[in-house]
Amino acid sequence: MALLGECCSAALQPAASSSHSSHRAVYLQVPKNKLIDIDFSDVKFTVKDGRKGTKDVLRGVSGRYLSGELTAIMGPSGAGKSSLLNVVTGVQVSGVTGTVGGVSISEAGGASGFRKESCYITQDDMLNPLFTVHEIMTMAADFKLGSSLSTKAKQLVIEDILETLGLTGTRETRCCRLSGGQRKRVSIALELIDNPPVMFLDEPTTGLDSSASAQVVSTLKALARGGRTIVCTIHQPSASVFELFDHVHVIAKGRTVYQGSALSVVPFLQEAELPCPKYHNPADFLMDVASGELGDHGTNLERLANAKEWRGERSIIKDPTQDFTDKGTRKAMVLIRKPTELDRFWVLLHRSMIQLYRDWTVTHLKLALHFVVGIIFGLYFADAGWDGSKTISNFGFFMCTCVYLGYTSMMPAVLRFPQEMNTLKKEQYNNWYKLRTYYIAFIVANIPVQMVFCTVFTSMAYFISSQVADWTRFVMFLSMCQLLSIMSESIGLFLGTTCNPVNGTFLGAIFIAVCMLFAGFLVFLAHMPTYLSWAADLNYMRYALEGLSLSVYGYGRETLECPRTEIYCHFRVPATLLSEVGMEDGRYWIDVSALAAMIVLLRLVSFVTLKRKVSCNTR
Ligand SMILES: Nc1ncnc2c1ncn2[C@@H]1O[C@H](COP(=O)(O)OP(=O)(O)OP(=O)(O)O)[C@@H](O)[C@H]1O
Repeated sequence: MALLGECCSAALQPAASSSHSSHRAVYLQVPKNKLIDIDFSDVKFTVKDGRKGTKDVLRGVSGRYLSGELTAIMGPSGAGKSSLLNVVTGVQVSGVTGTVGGVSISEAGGASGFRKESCYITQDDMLNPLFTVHEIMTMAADFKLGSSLSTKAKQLVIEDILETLGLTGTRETRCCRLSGGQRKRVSIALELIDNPPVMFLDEPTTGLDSSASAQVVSTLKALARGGRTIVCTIHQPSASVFELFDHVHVIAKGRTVYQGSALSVVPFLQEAELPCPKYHNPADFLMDVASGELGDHGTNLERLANAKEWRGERSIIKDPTQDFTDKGTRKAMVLIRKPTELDRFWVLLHRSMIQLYRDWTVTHLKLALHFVVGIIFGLYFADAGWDGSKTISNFGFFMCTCVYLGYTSMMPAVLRFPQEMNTLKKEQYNNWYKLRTYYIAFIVANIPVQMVFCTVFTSMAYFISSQVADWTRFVMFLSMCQLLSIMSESIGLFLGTTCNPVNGTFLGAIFIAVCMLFAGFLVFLAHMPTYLSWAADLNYMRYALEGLSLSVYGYGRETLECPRTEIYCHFRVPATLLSEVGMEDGRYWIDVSALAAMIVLLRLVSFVTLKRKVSCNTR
């Protein structure tokens, strides 16, 4: 159970006001027992560089970030800012030594005490473009607050956060239409829902103009005044933005060259005998010094930064109960019972369904294409279903169906997880849900859609090519197509979780070509060399082709019609085909079982590889 905070009427209460915003200044407060200071010392981070060499990215950095303060990690490009943030958040563990929160990083495996109480907002705003601001906020509230608050209370929390961050006007705007500054603020708003006491942000002002940057930073400062420990990396801020920071930690070449208040920078530089020129932005001058443009002062600055305390007075955190007591308002505490994974499953399922419905390239276009291609297949193999003289062509129809469904199911699946990887990593770090919940919801949402696509194509192709009009045989044929399609998708998902998208699509294409070779069409099973028969036994397309052939020609199918013009109709008796291609001993249920077993196995393996990929940066 987590404590959301003091609340009044809805769940929030007024606090500090922001000079940069005209909207009603209401900020979430962090309860006093949840205030967290972050201490770390002698943090070193070494990476492999080249074949045998190593590179020291962080060389014994120490620091203290206090609750109620907005801290900036600054430094020239490549200084190690993001690396420091990743180490402190616990995202980067391998190659790291030192202590965070008094605990050795290598012993604790990066799991510092505040890990579960913190959120990490990465540089790319991973907002789903298909949802409105209000929709993603509602989903985040469902993920984080579950049923511990009523829907109405959750809506009030959302409205208050949106108002606090100046986003009320964008409530119904889809995320793809938000401006850069609005996107940053929505990313912050999403994480504010469960009122985390620690917030890390990687370059929240990148890509913003000076006024949008000032707006974002002043919002962060106001949130910090609610008791949060807010730490962000930042590139060359303007003088007015720089002054908003309570604490500044400057890194150069992996070492601390300044740590203290923004206002102490000028005296610090004075003491280092590097006086900041009049009318010069101290932040710019500090960066010039740190990047070595004015000579190598790194060691001197490091010594001076550690020799004296440059930190300003600790910011006073307002007592959240005070305003209410003053106004005689009744105070209430909201205890947040974390939602169960089942609750989160329903939210994820709902999100996936809406996503599938709204992304017309995924659903509408595919549906139309399957419909049209199904008709083309049907017309191309017209009469092949009943005409005994076209039985081999009909066997070709089965093979083409396998290849078509194989490609169209596998290729989009290769890209599926890589496309969502960054969002997935962010939501995993911020404890929105467990990966297995996401994976199950993905499967449950996706398989029916895959089945609908397959049904549309198969129905068109089956009936237009005049296949046998027997419902049992049609259902057998359709089921085999469904299994083939789901199996192909499983292979695509596996490739997407093991290689990059370019290699994945390349390997997928080659894989289907090889499967086609051993499916029993180009070389019939009866003609295949025995030492290569194992390749056919492992080949899912072989089972699919056999299953399709058996559903149409097996199980005592009656003799086919042949046109009078045909003097000799070799495949008039359907069993002849099955016997010549080596499928006379085939059993439909064995093919179904083989495909089903392969699907289950691959889905399990894909989960393991997905898990590895999601956590690959964190160990
Ligand atoms: N996992 C890693 N493997 C190899 N090199 C790394 C790794 N992580 C960081 N580095 C190197 O460490 C240095 C510091 O990287 P970092 O991203 O922390 O810098 P930064 O200060 O955030 O830079 P920027 O402002 O340009 O984003 C860079 O030279 C980078 O190439």
